[in-house]
Amino acid sequence: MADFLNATLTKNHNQPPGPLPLPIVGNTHLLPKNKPWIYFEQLSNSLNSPVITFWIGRNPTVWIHDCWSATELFERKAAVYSSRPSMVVFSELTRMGQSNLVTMFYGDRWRVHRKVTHMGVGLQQVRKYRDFQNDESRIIAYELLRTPEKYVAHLERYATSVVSIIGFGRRVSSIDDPIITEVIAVMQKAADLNVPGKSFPMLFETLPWLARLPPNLFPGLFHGLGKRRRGQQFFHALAEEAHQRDPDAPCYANQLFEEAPQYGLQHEEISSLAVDFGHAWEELDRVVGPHGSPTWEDEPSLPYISAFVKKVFRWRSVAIIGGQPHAPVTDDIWNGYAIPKGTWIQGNVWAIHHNERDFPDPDRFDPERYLKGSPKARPFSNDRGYMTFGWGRRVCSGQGLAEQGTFITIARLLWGFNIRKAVDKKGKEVPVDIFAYTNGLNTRPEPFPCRFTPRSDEIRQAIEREGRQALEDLSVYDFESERISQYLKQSKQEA
Ligand code: HEM
Repeated sequence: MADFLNATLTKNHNQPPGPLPLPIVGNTHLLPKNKPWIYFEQLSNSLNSPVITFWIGRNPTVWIHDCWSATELFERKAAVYSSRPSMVVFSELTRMGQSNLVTMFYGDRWRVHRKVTHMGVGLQQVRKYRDFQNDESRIIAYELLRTPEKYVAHLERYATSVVSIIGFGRRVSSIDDPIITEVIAVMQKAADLNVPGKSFPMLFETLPWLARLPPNLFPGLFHGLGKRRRGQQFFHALAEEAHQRDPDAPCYANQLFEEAPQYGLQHEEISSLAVDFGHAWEELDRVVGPHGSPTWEDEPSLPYISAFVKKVFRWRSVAIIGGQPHAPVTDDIWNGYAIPKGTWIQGNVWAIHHNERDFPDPDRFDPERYLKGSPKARPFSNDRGYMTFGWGRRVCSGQGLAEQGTFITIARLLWGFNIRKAVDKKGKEVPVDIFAYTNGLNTRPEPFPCRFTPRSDEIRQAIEREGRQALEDLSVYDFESERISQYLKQSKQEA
């Protein structure tokens, strides 16, 4: 009780507004079972404050709901707001802590890891990956001709394969490769673990002492956490295998083994969906034509497609609460509010991108808002017009890779296909629920059927020709991995 009074009467009295916390549980009891970002958005609206405080147990957490406050805190005051808070579940229990860039506190160690990461996926570096990224994207279109109903699997294979080529020089060629489901399951588990909630395991965040109890008191609970750790060991083993196979191959694993020691790193550390395609097609047909798919060189002449891609990033962001929380390295005063050192501060990207003032009618998919000079455009606090990849010094290291890949893939699929809702046996269109997204920290749409049909015979031929050529070009990255086989065998035995 003394602790509660101390926290509420001293620390809380000039913090951003929020519901009155109870002893021990704070406000945790108010959290909904799913998608707390929607609840926080409503709370922010009802308190009429874009920045609010919500107590998770005895810890006040701060939630930001508009781009302007996010830019002021995370970008303009980046020297203060670039650390991570202590996180029981995602950092301590997963043992990622200070060995993983994502959860590392701000400081010299983080700087070294960030520098080393940028050797692999920095903005300049990723331009070198465009050839194989383009080829992998061509394979998506090629496969969609044959098995359009498996469109999700084709996109997952693409993403896994691009990262695997960068990291280990080995591509993932089949949608049935179990490594895809493995990687995605581990990521999904990690994403689930990190959603603030009042049930296990997030209850550890409210009552951190529970995490000190013997793990066998919570049967099954730590399974996913252990997997995360095992995932790290697995990636390290893959890197070693790539290095042993060909120490001169131009993959990131080799670059790390060569250059990381000079930074003092050890080997272990190295490890109502009415979308109007008419405008897009008009632009693609005029600029690109039917005989070959779009390239990055076409980008400056495709302003509508660029606006479309921005809209995708804005409309439904993957990292719905901006990934991991930031934390200030010192006590700070902002707009008269006290924000103590180490406070957990999270950008509610869902709410930022749905702020009615900045994006009127926010669930409408309207790329025109991103066209220069459009009367529909509204000011935003950064040039990109979205905050999908986070902020300031902690901004996503893979942003360049993700943005260029998303552009080329969207441009190609829009150019190549008529994408429509599926039809049922009676020929009626199957409705798509634009709010049916998963609950994890990285949200994705719940599976829904849809139709992909090539827009013309000429286009279909171009997709086939480019697909065959891409397969040939990418064959240099095709090889069996002993480490992957071992890993999958072990996973099967444990299942
Ligand atoms: C659409 C794809 C992606 C999205 C939406 C995304 C989003 C994010 C977000 C929101 C953050 C937290 C930023 C912050 O704290 O302010 C982050 C961090 C990070 N991302 Fe991504 N990311 C994506 C893809 C990637 C890829 C492909 C890579 C690597 C190849 C990557 C590597 C990282 C790393 C290393 C961090 C931690 C940076 C740090 O804490 O200093 N991401 N990402």
